[in-house]
Amino acid sequence: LLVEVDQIYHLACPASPIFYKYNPVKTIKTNVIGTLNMLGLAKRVGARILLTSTSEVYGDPLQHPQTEEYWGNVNPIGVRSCYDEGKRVAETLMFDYHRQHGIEIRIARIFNTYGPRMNIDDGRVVSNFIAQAIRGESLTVQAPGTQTRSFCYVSDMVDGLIRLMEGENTGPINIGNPGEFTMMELAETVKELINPDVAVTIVDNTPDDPRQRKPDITKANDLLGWEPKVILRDGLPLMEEDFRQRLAVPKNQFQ
Ligand SMILES: O=C(O)[C@H]1O[C@H](OP(=O)(O)OP(=O)(O)OC[C@H]2O[C@@H](n3ccc(=O)[nH]c3=O)[C@H](O)[C@@H]2O)[C@H](O)[C@@H](O)[C@@H]1O
Repeated sequence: LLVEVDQIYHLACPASPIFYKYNPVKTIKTNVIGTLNMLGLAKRVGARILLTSTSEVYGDPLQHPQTEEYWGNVNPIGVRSCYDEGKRVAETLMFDYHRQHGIEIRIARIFNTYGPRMNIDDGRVVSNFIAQAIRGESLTVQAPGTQTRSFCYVSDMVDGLIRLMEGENTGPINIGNPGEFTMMELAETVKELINPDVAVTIVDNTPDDPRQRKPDITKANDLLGWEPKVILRDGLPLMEEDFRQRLAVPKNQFQ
């Protein structure tokens, strides 16, 4: 890649479970070969490189909330492993290049992010529920519905990533919103805010779905002066507005 750059944001990788499971070999190639290529570029041009890692490195966590010191509980041979283990080896490569070649690295562990301009058919939970509510379809809560996630609005995430890149800490640093919700609570909130008439249906889940997830963001707070500003109830309507435009369903059509 014939570019001369000072900073590399390495974000490449399918991030929706349905997409990374659709082509696990390409997913792990992106995480291993793609990361090696980007580290090679960083080495050649002397650039600082930031990897967007993931809360999935903690697997189905036995520590709650998750701090960066926790090593995780990850299945190495499951259907999610191309992503979870892929991101774990990407982190290893980053630190090996740092220690062996002195590359300047930054690692963010991103917790579930949402916002306008997401692919409508992305398959992740927030975009699914919003699209379903707008279309007047049932919200598909995967069993048991008590599993939790912590959702970060995209502008907060971008701010955190830029602060990490510009700062002096290698990380890994959790970037996420500690507000924690069960999937049933998320469905009820989307229903209340977007379309009170839709039903909530329990459907089958997929293997190895993490049962709980919430970032400890003490490090991001202390080292980057960062904390999220947009709570879920404020972020969901912003995403709704964008989805309504793209789906061409104005507010009130079903209500
Ligand atoms: O952002 C993260 O930290 C990571 O989380 C995601 O994985 P996951 O949290 O499982 O993402 P979703 O597919 O949005 O699922 C979240 C929860 O919602 C549930 N879900 C999903 C879709 C749906 O229609 N209904 C539903 O109840 C799932 O069972 C799961 O418990 C992806 O692995 C990555 O995008 C990312 O690195």
